[in-house]
Amino acid sequence: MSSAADAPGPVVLRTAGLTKSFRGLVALREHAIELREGEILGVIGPNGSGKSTFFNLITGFSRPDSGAIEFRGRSIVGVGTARIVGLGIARTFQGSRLFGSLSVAENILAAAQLRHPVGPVAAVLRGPRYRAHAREAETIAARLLNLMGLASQADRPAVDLPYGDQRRLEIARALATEPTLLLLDEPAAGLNSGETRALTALIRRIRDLHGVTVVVVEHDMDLIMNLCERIQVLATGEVICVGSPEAVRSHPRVREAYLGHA
Ligand SMILES: Nc1ncnc2c1ncn2[C@@H]1O[C@H](COP(=O)(O)OP(=O)(O)OP(=O)(O)O)[C@@H](O)[C@H]1O
Repeated sequence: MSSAADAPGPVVLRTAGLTKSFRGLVALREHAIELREGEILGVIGPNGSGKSTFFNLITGFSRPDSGAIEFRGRSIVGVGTARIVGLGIARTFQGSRLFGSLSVAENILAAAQLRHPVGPVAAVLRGPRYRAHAREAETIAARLLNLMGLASQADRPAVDLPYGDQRRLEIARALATEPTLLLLDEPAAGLNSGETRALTALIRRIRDLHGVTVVVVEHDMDLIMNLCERIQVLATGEVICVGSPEAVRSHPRVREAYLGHA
């Protein structure tokens, strides 16, 4: 799949004037972005600049004070987290959200089952639709185990995996809901430089194979600069610039935000 820069596809996500405060402190102010299908956008900024707030607003974990969020042309302001997953937005979190005692395969299966939530009656009756959805979830899980290089670990409890594999499992769980927009919150945190390079290649491969649009929040500049076609920089809740890695690297306000001088 070509990058957004080569051939602009349809707009997947659009925010405008998106603002959120916590007890008088503006965590995100007038945020705006337009993301096209298949694009990989990096969001960077010093601690407390509003990156997680941005993810929380898009995924329905918190509600904006004002502004618009549109996913594939429809407003998702006020839509709950489960419904947002169903619409095709998935995220990973800064800290681990794995089910440690479940196996690697079961972790992915549990996420795949979120695509068709099952009520208590259907779970007991196990009718044809239930069985079809269960088979579908197993197919998705098998495919993701291979894609993410976790097939040989499928039966191990997630808690026993090396840290780098756990991070990949988090991404596999997000992908199991078959999103069209994937939000990754610090996927390289705690990885060494070799693991970070491998993860960079893997995220690009996921985009190329599945055509997903990716937003990655990350402090690791190697990953951001090598992976992202565009980067948006936040500082104290405001967008200070958006552009190519080269443009962002040399932008005076970015240098100021990070280094304290232009
Ligand atoms: N639920 C909350 N209640 C109160 N204040 C909050 C809440 N969430 C975020 N904030 C504040 O909003 C600001 C932006 O926080 P946010 O977590 O979005 O930053 P961040 O860029 O993700 O930081 P980091 O890189 O450290 O994860 C910070 O000042 C933070 O303390």
